[in-house]
Amino acid sequence: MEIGKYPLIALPLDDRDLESKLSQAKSKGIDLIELRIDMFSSTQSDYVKDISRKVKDSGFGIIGTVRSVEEGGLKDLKDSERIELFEAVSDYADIIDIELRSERLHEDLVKLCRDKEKFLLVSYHDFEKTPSEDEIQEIIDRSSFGDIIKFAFMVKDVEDVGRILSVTHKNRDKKIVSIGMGDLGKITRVAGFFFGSLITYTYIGESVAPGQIEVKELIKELKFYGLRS
Ligand SMILES: O=C1C[C@@](O)(C(=O)O)C[C@@H](O)[C@@H]1O
Repeated sequence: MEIGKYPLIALPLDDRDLESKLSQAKSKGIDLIELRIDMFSSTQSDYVKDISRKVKDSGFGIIGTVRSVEEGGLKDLKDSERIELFEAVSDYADIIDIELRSERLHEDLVKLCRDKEKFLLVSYHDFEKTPSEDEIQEIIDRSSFGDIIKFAFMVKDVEDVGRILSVTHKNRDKKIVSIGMGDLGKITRVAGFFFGSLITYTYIGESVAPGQIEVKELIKELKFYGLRS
């Protein structure tokens, strides 16, 4: 999986209607499936491996995510359970997503990604606000132990959009994924690519986060701006 070569589109999925969603994702040109394991009907390791294998065999890159409940995850899992699930998905994933705030898991996941030669994506979400530029830069600096740094902030006004895109551009030497959430943040999910963001997240059917752009509309906009042929 080439990260940073061209704009990547990620589709967060749970385990419902998987065949149909994968078929639609393939026809739409989705690059990455984010397995939101916290949203699965079962968090048994063997089940997660089966789902991961199906997605891998369908030819997608995979982001393995077991989102903490503090940052929007649907299941309140113990650290040991989360680590077991990351280990289960790691044989199939290209990228493992862990929150900057989940500090107790960092050492294990850094080792897991190093041993299995996977990208570690360190993510940070604020569903209330967009921090100041200095605060965003501090989040980026603290996330620098990861291969990819992602932040998703709730956007309240146009100044928030400007800050997100400006900080993204100032850090374009790193592998950055920046997202403005909410209706006012939608523009960042396309424009972010021009400022150095590497991945945008979309949806088919139901969105999983505020301000996501549905895949057909997203592809249309990416094509309009010359980001997709
Ligand atoms: O962190 C992100 C970004 C996201 O929250 C979004 O705003 O599209 C969707 C999540 O599934 C993903 O893990």
